[in-house]
Amino acid sequence: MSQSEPRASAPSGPPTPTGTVLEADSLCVFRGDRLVLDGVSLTLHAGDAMLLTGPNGAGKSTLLRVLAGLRKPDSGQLTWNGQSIFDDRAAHAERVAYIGHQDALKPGLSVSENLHLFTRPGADLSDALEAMDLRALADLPARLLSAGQKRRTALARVLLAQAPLWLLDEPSLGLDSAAITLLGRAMAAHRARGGILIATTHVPLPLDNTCALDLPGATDPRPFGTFEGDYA
Ligand SMILES: Nc1ncnc2c1ncn2[C@@H]1O[C@H](COP(=O)(O)OP(=O)(O)OP(=O)(O)O)[C@@H](O)[C@H]1O
Repeated sequence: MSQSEPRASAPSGPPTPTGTVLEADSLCVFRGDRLVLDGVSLTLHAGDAMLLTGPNGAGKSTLLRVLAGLRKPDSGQLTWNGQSIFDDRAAHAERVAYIGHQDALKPGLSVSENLHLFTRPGADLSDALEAMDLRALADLPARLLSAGQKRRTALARVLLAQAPLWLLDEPSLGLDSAAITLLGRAMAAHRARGGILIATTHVPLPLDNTCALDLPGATDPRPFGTFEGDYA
């Protein structure tokens, strides 16, 4: 992190309409011959945030990939404002900003060039650099970044996607405490605009008023979790 304190706000994007709703109903997913997700349901409205928790192998990343439209469930429904996301995967891809465990940066391109590839109309690359404290690294090739710096770059890419649905697989992986603060600001700003956020995590994240879905995993005799819309 640089010595100067980055600006408090994250880049703004278009507001998400208040009536927006993401719904999953009884999702089941096999990986190999193992039923990894068994009847997962959730309902999230504009401004909501959900934390996906559970032990290694419980299916958190699998669920995120299904929610991103990258993998079809073996059964169950997944809708955005009442319409199946699989009716128009391209439209769903436009509304999703997804980061997995891998930061998926092009090693030979600079931080700015990597971000430029993902900058959608209306997004400001300079604001995203500022929000993730990347200005000093903007011209550095991605191959020279540390793990935390790569993660910050991947998060800046999320900001630039201008997407109403953020799906973040362990977003704080490798981040120092200052960068986690920046992540918290970015997530709060996204929700304040009506964005929906779902994040997997093994550690506490700087998020208020979240709901949680705990996937117990195969060795746990409890049924898989169902979120019915009550906040803790
Ligand atoms: N390509 C694959 N083929 C078969 N099984 C797979 C495949 N990829 C993952 N799995 C299995 O699916 C299950 C769920 O994996 P997933 O990555 O969704 O778990 P997770 O909850 O995100 O775990 P972690 O906390 O370790 O990130 C695991 O048992 C894993 O072994």
